[in-house]
Amino acid sequence: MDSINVRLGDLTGTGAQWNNGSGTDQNQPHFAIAPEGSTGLLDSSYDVHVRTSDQVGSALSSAKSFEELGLQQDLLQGVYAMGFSKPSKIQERALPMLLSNPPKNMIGQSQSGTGKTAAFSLNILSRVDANNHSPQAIVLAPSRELARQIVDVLTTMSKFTKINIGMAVKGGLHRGRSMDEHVIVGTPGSVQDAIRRRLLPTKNIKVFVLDEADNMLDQDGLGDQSIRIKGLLEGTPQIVLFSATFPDNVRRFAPRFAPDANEISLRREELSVDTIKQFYMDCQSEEHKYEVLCNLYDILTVSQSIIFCRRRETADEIARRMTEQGHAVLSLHGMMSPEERDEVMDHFRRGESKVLVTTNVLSRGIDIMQISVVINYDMPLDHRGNPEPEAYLHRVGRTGRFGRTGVSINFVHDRRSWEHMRAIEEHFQRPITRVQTEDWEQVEKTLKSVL
Ligand SMILES: Nc1ncnc2c1ncn2[C@@H]1O[C@H](COP(=O)(O)OP(=O)(O)OP(=O)(O)O)[C@@H](O)[C@H]1O
Repeated sequence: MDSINVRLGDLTGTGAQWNNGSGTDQNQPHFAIAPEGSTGLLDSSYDVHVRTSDQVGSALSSAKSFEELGLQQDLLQGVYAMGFSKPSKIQERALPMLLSNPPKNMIGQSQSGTGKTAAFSLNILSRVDANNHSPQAIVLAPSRELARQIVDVLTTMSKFTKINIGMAVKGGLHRGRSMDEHVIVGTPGSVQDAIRRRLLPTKNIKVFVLDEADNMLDQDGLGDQSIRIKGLLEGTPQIVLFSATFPDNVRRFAPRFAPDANEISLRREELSVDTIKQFYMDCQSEEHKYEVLCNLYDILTVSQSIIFCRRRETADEIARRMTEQGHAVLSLHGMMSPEERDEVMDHFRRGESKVLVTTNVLSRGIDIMQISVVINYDMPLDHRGNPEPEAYLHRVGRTGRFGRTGVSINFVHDRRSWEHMRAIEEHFQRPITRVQTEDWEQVEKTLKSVL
């Protein structure tokens, strides 16, 4: 049984408009939420562990319908137009806390593909005043592709409102025009640049969201920029951190970035999405990996798939060779121009190409329901050459979205790569099963049985 741990800050005096759940006995597991019904979300029930930091008899509330949240009618219309009939687990738990008044910070964790974007988007759109034509919320994402996707979600969700959504990504700040959209989504470098050049006024910012927050706060990554941006904001906005993963070092730091936050967290063993079946294939050498890949694509008839490599050159090389062999393949990585990246992504989203070969740049957040297979051509390693479980989880999470089935296949070709894979398997406590590469009829049978 999976569990979500919910840690509440002070929820007293909230202006919340939903039904309160049962009273809580601090520090103890309390009750299980009934399994999700018709949405097809993960078919498991969740133990909910509740802790309050301040021992102020807080009441845990849970929204079983969007109506209970007291959202404005035009926003509710947007939610239903997206085809959402009821909140997902994370939305059920997070939205009441996010929407409570006075606003509280939040550190929220749930598995990949479970609806975190809609959770923070609904909070933003509920708090924005459409009559005030200035930026009131900023969302940071680690890649331009994810920023564009979040813009799309916010735009669709707000289509019956008068709220406008703007984007701050490389090549997107138009000739020094000051941004007056209500919500700005961007990558850290461009957002920082826009604020410094006084193109993005921050005096009315009420919500500051870091999507993929562990990545955005990582001191080896985008941490410095995120911290600087926070320092450039006037006032004290509600800070919202969301991710599927929060490694220990980031979890320790996160409360300093988002003080006194309500928290929803998962244990490491609960992070894997069980509808994603994980396999590995033994390859004899680096070159043999390519041969195995081609054999695999001769038998795979899946709708779309994504192949992750460590190096950009490998991604280009695989895409080139597979294209020569007649497959509809594209590559995407950080050495390409923004225009090229947008074009490739749009092409892939429209399903005009079936295979996307990429690097970790696309490991997080990208939501394409048709992706049913993820291949780790190279196991994910950090810059010290150690296996990186978080990157693995995010990569694999590009399939199996919102309760769908998916398959991940890891290529290992020597002792080191095998050990890296085993370390990741050990980390998440989920089996990665061998599919042998000698009998392709058997491989086909195995994969067909799970896809
Ligand atoms: N309440 C809902 N009902 C039906 N579908 C939903 C609901 N909420 C979200 N979805 C859909 O679920 C999919 C996954 O959502 P989303 O991209 O927000 O996941 P996520 O938790 O942010 O994943 P990741 O950790 O990979 O970033 C999206 O296609 C979204 O439209």
